[in-house]
Amino acid sequence: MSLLEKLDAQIAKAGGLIVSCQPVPGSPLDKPDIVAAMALAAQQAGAVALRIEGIENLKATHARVSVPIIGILKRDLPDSPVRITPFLEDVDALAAAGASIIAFDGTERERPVPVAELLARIHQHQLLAMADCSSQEDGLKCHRMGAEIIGTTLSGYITAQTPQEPDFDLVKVLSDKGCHVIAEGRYNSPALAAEAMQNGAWAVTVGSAITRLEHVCQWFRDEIVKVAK
Ligand SMILES: CC(=O)N[C@H](C=O)[C@@H](O)[C@H](O)[C@H](O)COP(=O)(O)O
Repeated sequence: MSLLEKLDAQIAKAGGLIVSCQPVPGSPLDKPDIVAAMALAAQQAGAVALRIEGIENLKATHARVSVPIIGILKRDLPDSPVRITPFLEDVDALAAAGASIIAFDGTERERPVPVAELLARIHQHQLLAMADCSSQEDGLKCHRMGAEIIGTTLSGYITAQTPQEPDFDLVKVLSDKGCHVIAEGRYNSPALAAEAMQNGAWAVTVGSAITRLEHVCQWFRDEIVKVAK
């Protein structure tokens, strides 16, 4: 059975919750041990996969969990807006650290390495490729090029304004076209995550609402402050 088939079976059995464990950079929680502990807790609570950023976090998490890990490396490049796994060496390092799935920026923006080369390198390692996309165009292009999984991760993040709601339409259109879609980005409540599944998502990744304590505190504070006398 291929990893995609195994994940399919697991999702059918346990539901399609994937937890992204990416602390706010510089947070007291931004430590490999803590990332790994959050990941293990998420696995114990039924997550079918995890999304982990950074080599040290990935190594620490891989040592503790048994579910597949979607590995990414984020970089701030001086000459490209592409941040998620931009280089072939990043793919190699993520593969060596224990990722089963490697996610990369699949948008049609100026980039140091073409999507085709990243895909080929991920497949050389015999891992699954997840393209983090922002639109129907880049999603379908990456799907045609051979990415096994298409994420809606970057919808709302390549324009000046990020909407509050997740992009259900993108989930639906890509699923209708036959992609394995991971809905990702602003699924901040169980109801929104369920709605992603109703729109055809194969799985849904939740990050901030589960693992970014500062964001969740801020959401609560904002609401309280609005009504405070
Ligand atoms: C746009 C971008 O760089 N997204 C990142 C991708 O890895 C993460 O910062 C998000 O936390 C992740 O996608 C999960 O989304 P949310 O935290 O909204 O549940």
